[in-house]
Amino acid sequence: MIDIFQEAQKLSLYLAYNINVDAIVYLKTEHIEKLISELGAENIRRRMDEYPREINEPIDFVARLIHALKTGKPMAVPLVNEKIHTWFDKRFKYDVERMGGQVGIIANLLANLDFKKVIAYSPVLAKRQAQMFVNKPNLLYPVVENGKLVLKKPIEAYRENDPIKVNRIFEFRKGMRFKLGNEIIEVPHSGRFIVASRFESIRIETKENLKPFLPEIGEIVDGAILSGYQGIKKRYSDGKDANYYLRKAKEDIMLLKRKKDIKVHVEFASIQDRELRKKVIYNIFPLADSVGMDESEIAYILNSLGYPKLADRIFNYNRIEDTVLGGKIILDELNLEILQIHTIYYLMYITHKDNPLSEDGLRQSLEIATTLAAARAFLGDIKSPEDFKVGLKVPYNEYGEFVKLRFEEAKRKLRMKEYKVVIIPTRLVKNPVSTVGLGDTISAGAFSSYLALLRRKGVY
Ligand SMILES: Nc1ncnc2c1ncn2[C@@H]1O[C@H](COP(=O)(O)OP(=O)(O)O)[C@@H](O)[C@H]1O
Ligand SMILES: O=P(O)(O)OC[C@H]1O[C@](O)(CO)[C@@H](O)[C@@H]1O
Ligand SMILES: [Mg+2]
Repeated sequence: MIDIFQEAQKLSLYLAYNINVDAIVYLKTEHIEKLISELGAENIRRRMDEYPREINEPIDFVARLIHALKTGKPMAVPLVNEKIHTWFDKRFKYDVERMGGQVGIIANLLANLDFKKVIAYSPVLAKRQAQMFVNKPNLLYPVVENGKLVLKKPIEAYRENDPIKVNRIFEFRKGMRFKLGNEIIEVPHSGRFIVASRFESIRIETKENLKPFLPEIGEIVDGAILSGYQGIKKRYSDGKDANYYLRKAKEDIMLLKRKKDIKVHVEFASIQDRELRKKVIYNIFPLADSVGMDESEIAYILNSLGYPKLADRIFNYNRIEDTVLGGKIILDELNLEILQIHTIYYLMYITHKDNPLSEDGLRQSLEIATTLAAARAFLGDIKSPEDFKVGLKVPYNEYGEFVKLRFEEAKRKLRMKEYKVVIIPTRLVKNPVSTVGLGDTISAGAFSSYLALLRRKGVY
């Protein structure tokens, strides 16, 4: 496995579009009890039933937070009312502020792992944000100077007046107990709840001056990881809308692939609005080679594709058989080369039978992914390739054998002839420093090692 990891390190990757500051709160029972007594258990329960899909007022936040705590699922909900920023800041002291966003997290990870070159792009780059990127020669931000593409360290490329986006992250831990009225809630898994800020001023796009250079960037790199589409809004005050930005996003992928047919991984993230979610799936997935997502996200996607019962089963029970079935549907309907699903207890790849990698190769790629996530969960951050070894010391979760058994059962029940499906149990850290970004870490490790293995086979 180490050899595949070393081959992955030789790769160069392009990343776009989202960076932000993650302001993290380590939730304590007292926080929750205070919120419940302030807003009233009955009111909260009622709002939980309504299942608000954006945060307009404090009770929307509390309702969705408690839903996440009750299910132990990773969730993200957009904050659309800028007036309640102060409500949050009065109630919570942020324990840590760190680099967030798929681009920010993956860029720092791959740069610290000594990948050959990481080109990280976001349409905004403020000074404070630039300072959060690791300062290493292999991590570069693309700018255009005198009509030419120049790759600079983020700290040499920031723009004074660019906005900063701060997301609030609520880290919760397995075993926390509290009362909502008469109901006793015990948190079943550790995870994070994201209050994602959505500002008009930050658009998910490649700025016009850089756009003509995307084919050149595609030529320099070996692959691209794209994410941030979840930040697109339905409508903007200047008349632009989601269709406009999705058309632009499609152009970007085609431009990146123009000179060299690089593989593109899309890291999916929660999109609460059903219409927007559907648009992102139907516009972007067919242009991607690989897509990554967590168990809440696969359920949301299947809902959009018209499989609500299967979606509910996956969300509520996380059964392997259902995830395989759902994964096959997504792979086929959106015509992907490979789909990667990360859940608390297992990681899964689904490809078509003709994928050039063997099942063993695919499994090794997932092993690299979970090892990196375990290292990050244990250390808080991955600072050098040496940290990979820390992940290797983390044992597989207690359901490891059960996962394998259920997978064998699923294989007997489901039609598998046209597919390659592999699954591994996760290496799960009992008391993670934080969990936000572990999925991004898994996807970066999985996709880069997948590319390295294709290269080894001589097919990429
Ligand atoms: N304590 C832990 N130790 C190791 N891996 C973990 C731990 N907690 C979660 N993970 C992994 O991280 C994944 C989280 O992915 P995801 O929800 O996409 O997070 P994010 O979007 O914040 O990166 C889980 O599916 C699981 O595989
Ligand atoms: O949807 P947004 O606002 O770009 O935020 C993405 C969020 O997902 C993460 O990248 C984790 O996957 C966080 O660091 C970040 O807050
Ligand atoms: Mg994720």
